[in-house]
Amino acid sequence: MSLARLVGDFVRRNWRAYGSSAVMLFGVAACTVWVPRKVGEMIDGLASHRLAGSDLLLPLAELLALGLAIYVLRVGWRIRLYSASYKLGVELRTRLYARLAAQGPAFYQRQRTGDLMALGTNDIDAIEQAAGEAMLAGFDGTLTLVMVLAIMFLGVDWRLTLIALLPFPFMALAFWYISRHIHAAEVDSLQRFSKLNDHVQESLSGVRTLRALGLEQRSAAQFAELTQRAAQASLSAQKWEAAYEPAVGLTLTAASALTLGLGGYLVWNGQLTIGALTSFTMYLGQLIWPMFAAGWVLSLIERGRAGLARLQPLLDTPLSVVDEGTVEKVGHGALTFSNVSFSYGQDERRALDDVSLTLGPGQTLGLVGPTGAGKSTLLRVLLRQAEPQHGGASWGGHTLEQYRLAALRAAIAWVPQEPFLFSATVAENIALARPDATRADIEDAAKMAAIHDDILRFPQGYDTPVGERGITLSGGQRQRVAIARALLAHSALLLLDDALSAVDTGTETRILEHLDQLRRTRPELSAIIASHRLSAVIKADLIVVLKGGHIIERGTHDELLARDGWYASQWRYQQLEASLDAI
Ligand SMILES: Nc1ncnc2c1ncn2[C@@H]1O[C@H](COP(=O)(O)OP(=O)(O)OP(=O)(O)O)[C@@H](O)[C@H]1O
Repeated sequence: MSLARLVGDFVRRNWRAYGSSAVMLFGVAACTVWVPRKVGEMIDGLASHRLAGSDLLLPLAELLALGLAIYVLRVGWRIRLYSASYKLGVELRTRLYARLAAQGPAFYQRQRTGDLMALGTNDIDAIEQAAGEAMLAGFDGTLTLVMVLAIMFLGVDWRLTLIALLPFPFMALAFWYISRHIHAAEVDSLQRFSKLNDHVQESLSGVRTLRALGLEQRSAAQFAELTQRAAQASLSAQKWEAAYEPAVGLTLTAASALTLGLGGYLVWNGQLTIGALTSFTMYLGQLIWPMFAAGWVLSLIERGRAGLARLQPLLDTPLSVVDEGTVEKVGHGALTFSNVSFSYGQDERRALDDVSLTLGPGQTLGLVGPTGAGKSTLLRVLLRQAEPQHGGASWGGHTLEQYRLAALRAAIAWVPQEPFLFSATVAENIALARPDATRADIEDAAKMAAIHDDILRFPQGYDTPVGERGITLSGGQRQRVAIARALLAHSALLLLDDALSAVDTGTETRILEHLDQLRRTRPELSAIIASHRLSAVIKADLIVVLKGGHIIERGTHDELLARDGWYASQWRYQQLEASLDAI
């Protein structure tokens, strides 16, 4: 969509605000062009001694009233228009956020976070300004230009007007030349600021790694270089704008010189009064604003166009997962993967290759296998973060696609290996999926996840802020807070994706025992535990060994030990490692 269509559509939907602004602006322009006329009349009155003493009071009061009216109308229409145009920014940001929230991992693999942040701020600001300030200045400037020229031509002297307009074609030429460069400079400037944003975002996220590797100075030098380039790009756009402004001054000086030349001659000949010449030069001065506005509007529009050109592809990127299901609740029943194959990119090898398995309601599945085997990918298929190219999955009598996405995801409590804690208290983080949970519910979940005692030792207990602006939790503590969060969610299926990798074996055993107890009180609760540590899955009803995206072994712990394959040798290795650790 072009900027003109986007803004046009917005103006149509907000026609009241734009319409009333236009009416007020018309009033401003009418009052503005009246002022020089009044001044001219007063000067002629004074020169001819018609106006003297108290006779001056009325025209002076009229002049002041005009000035006051211009002021009030100007403030009014600006506020009205700004309060409409900011809505476009809100609309675009909401659309962008909804789009981003609906995208899957494949999309985020291609997009850089800093760039997305720049799009949501700088680029949308630029579009909003094109619909606000640019409209404001453009409309105001055009109306003033038309009215001033009309009154100069028809109301003062047409010969003077034609002479005064002589330098303007050169001005138009300069405007056309400069406009060609501003667009490129604005695109460049937005892109460079986006790169700068990206660098800041990534450096701050990885600040500890940079510090540990002693790379702070290198990162600071990169930052300085990117800032320099961004500033240069922005300077380049400003240089083109700056080249325009003196051209306005030059044009008006030339126009004034020509006007005074011819005007002086006409006054001397008695064909023009001195008051009319004064008001004409005042009108000429009133053309400064429309001409400056033209340059300003141009740069705002070019910036808006550049912002939209960057934003549009993002809004148009098809969703990797389509939410068209209608079933509102996941029913009780088996979970089945049938011949599921998935690869992340078209040319990439399959992360899952013809995977089929069934998990009965209330059962636990153990997913094991070497690193990169496809365990997390299988869980992503279940969460519908990844859509298989072949085969599919069903649960509780429906395919996954038949469920509304939110309903499916609400039925699953997922704990990733590196869970995210929001900038909130521990209690709020645990109660994320159930904000109405009582403190007792939260503590029960924390006890089951074996994190309760740790939390009591935090400075403010459950009210201790964590996340980016709070205390730093260890990897194992973060994982256990996330497990507590998942348990409190009361979902039908618990997905632990290597979620115990950072806790010691003793704590892991305690958590697994608590889960066993929980399943005795909630027999319908199913679980999938993906783990490198086989001790986490020995009690599972079914253990599946994935390797290179294929299922290479399946069975219970005892059955797999009896087969003497990958699982059995891995088990022996891990047992040996555990006994060496114990020595
Ligand atoms: N977003 C992604 N884009 C491209 N390839 C990916 C992506 N995520 C995973 N892969 C690749 O898919 C394959 C399976 O990865 P997956 O994360 O499912 O393995 P895993 O068994 O969970 O590994 P780990 O035990 O190390 O967590 C790997 O080769 C991995 O490099």
